[in-house]
Amino acid sequence: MNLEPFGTRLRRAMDERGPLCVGIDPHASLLTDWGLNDDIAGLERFSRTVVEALADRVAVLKPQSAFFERFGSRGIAVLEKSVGEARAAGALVVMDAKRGDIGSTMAAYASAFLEKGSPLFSDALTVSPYLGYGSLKPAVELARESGAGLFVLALTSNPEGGEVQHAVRPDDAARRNVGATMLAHLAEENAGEAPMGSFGAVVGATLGDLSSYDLDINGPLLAPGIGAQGATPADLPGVFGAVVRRVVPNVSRGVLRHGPDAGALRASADRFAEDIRAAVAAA
Ligand SMILES: O=C(O)c1cc(=O)[nH]c(=O)n1[C@@H]1O[C@H](COP(=O)(O)O)[C@@H](O)[C@H]1O
Repeated sequence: MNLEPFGTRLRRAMDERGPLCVGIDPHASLLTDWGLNDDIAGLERFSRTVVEALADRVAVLKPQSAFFERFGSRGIAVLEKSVGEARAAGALVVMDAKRGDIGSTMAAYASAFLEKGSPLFSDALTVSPYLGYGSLKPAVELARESGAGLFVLALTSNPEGGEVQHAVRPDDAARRNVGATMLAHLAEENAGEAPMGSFGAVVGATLGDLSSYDLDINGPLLAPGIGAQGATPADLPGVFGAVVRRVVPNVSRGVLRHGPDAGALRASADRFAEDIRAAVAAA
């Protein structure tokens, strides 16, 4: 059966469950804090605990591939299982692998994560456009075909991002910076889609006033940075203004630090979800 477009599925999940995305980021330090070994059994237990605690209540789970890749093929097997279990329990899965390469290689990354039937098939994938937005074309095309989505790094949450993303090309007549150019590409990709398109931008919740950018891409905005990186749900309206209802705020360590108790993980996610709901409602 063909999947509905990711933008449609995500909008529904956000409306039904609230927009919170919780990251599955099994940092070595978190494994230790949870009383687990920094090994494959610890990774498996950590990931299963998060999925079992949260996949039936949050709109999105976002496994961070790096923490699984660290363990080689057995780590990837745990990732594969977690993606399947999270999706089966009703969460959308955004694979945070931040892939980006020349177009012909990008096609292989797209096939790994966005081709229906692939072992790591995910509802969406984070991608880096810094080999040029056009290099992502094979991923855009396959995502459309599969009912999947992309989140393209536009304005990232880390302080170093500006060096690339704020650069202005001398030959760009509009004098837009690189981040704004990525947003413009995404707006084109999503044009005419309802209730919203499947091609999202990553825009950090840590970035303060972004009113000089046109964030209205008719697609979702994945907003990491809440919790451990210092942003709060109350910051969202100030950062995102009129498009705050299309924001998918991500919290990883801010929730995960409450484990391993499933009830405590759920309570933390519920608190973030409620604070986000209140902030968005008041906007
Ligand atoms: O694409 C991402 O998810 C991402 C983009 C970005 O600009 N900043 C950012 O922190 N992330 C990811 O979001 C998660 C944030 O984790 P916490 O800081 O623990 O909430 C990590 O998995 C990061 O890799």
